[in-house]
Amino acid sequence: MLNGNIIAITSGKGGVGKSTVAVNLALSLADLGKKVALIDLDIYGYSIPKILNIESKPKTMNNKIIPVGHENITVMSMGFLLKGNEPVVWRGPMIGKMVGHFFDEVIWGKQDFVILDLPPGTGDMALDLHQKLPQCQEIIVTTPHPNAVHVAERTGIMAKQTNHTILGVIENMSYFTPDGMEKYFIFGQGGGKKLATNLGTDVLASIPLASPQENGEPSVLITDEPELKNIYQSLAKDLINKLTPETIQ
Ligand SMILES: Nc1ncnc2c1ncn2[C@@H]1O[C@H](COP(=O)(O)OP(=O)(O)OP(=O)(O)O)[C@@H](O)[C@H]1O
Repeated sequence: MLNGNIIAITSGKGGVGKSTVAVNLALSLADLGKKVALIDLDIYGYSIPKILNIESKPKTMNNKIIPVGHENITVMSMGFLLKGNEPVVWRGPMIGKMVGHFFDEVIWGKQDFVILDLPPGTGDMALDLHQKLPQCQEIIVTTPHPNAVHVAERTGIMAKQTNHTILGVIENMSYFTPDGMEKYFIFGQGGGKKLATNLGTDVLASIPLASPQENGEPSVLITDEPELKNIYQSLAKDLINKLTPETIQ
C-alpha cells in the first residue's frame, strides 16, 4: 500500500518537462533525507527508466513486486516490465488495472513522499487517480508558452473538480541564459504566474532551459547542474515545510 505524502506531477500538454521535474523533485527530497518513491504512471509514454538510465528490473517476493532502488530513491515504471522499447497497446481499463497493481502489489515500505509522474492531460489515468488516491495532491508543470498554459489550466480545473489539492505550478523552460549574457524568455514571460493566478495557487519554481551538452542532449538532471540543484533543493525544502507532519498521511 502507498503511504506518505502523495504528489502527482501533472501537465496539460506533453513535452513540457513533467517527467524531468518528477525525477529531479524525487532526487532532491531524498537528498534532504526523506524516503521517496517515484512511480512512472505514464504507462504509454513511460520515460523514467531512460531519464535515470536504470537497467535493472524489479524482483518478486511472495507474488509481490520489489521496486527498483536507484541512488537514494525507489522507482517503479511500466518500462521495467517490458523488453526493450516495446509499446503498450492496451485500452483504458487495462491501464487502470496496472495502476492498481503498482499501488497495491508493490512492496513500498514506509515512505515520506511518493512522487507520481502522470500522463499529460485529463484522460482515463487522471480520472482513475482521483478515484484511487483521493488524498493525492498535485503540482502542475507548464512552460510559459500560452498554448501550454491554456491546456494546463484544464488539468488544474479537473483537479479542483475532483477535490485534489493543487500544491502549485512549476514553470519549466522559463528562460535561457547564454554564457555571460542576459536572460532570454524564449517561450514568453508570465505564463506560469497566469496559470497559478487562474487556479488560485502559487508558482513554486521557475526552471531555466538547459543548454545542450557536447552530445546534443540538454543537461536536465540536478546531478549534473549545480544551478538546477539549488532551484530544486529550495523547492523540496518549501514542500517539506508546507507538508507538515500533520498532513503526512
Ligand atoms: N528545463 C529544461 N531544459 C531543456 N530541456 C528540458 C528541460 N526540461 C525538460 N527538457 C527536455 O524536454 C524533453 C521532454 O521532457 P519530459 O519527458 O520531462 O517531458 P514530459 O512533459 O514528461 O513529456 P511527456 O508527458 O510527453 O512524456 C526531454 O528531452 C527533456 O530532457
